[in-house]
Amino acid sequence: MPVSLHPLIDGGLQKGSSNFSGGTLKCHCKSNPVEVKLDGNVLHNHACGCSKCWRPEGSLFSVIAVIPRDQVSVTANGNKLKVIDASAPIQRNACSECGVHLFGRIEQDHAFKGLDFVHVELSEQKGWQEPQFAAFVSSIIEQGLVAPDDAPKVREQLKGIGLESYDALSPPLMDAIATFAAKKSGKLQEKSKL
Ligand SMILES: N[C@@H](CCC(=O)N[C@@H](CSCO)C(=O)NCC(=O)O)C(=O)O
Ligand SMILES: [Zn+2]
Ligand SMILES: [Zn+2]
Repeated sequence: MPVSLHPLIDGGLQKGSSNFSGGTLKCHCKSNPVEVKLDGNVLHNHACGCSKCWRPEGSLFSVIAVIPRDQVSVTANGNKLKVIDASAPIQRNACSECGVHLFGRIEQDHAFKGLDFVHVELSEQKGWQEPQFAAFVSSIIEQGLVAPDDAPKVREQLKGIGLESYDALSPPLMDAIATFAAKKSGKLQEKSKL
């Protein structure tokens, strides 16, 4: 019996729309929900199996994307937001009542500084970019969510939906991280050796 990967992808991917202009994320509180407005569509949306990204109850994966931080604004009940782990590269701002993560921000020197991490399922609007790949799939074993022998079935399920599985981020994003590191250390060659 297939497990729930995430409600947004279990029934197949719903393609985003190219002229979508954004929407509002709301936490799960019945009263006084935290609201965050996104002034544009997201980028690099993906399923993430890591231990730190927020996922709905019963899901093996989170669905998480990035958006420039200047397109993110807290529009209601921001007083309920709390940073979960200030020492993590991604500072996840969560609702202190319901636990939902509204946005993750990078303040340290990092390849993705300037981008906020968000979960589009928290919005009622339709048109957000659909997930492009699955990241940190093996982390679901590390967290005891899936037995090692069942991981190949999860990867098959992801493939059936059209998502490639990785145990890090996707190659273009890992290349961006590596490029940033190589520039910082001065090791980046002017010209490729290939
Ligand atoms: N095995 C670890 C890996 C976690 C990890 O490196 N996660 C990435 C991606 S999260 C969104 O895609 C990351 O950048 N984490 C930094 C952070 O969380 O602050 C695990 O599962 O915990
Ligand atoms: Zn809440
Ligand atoms: Zn993650």
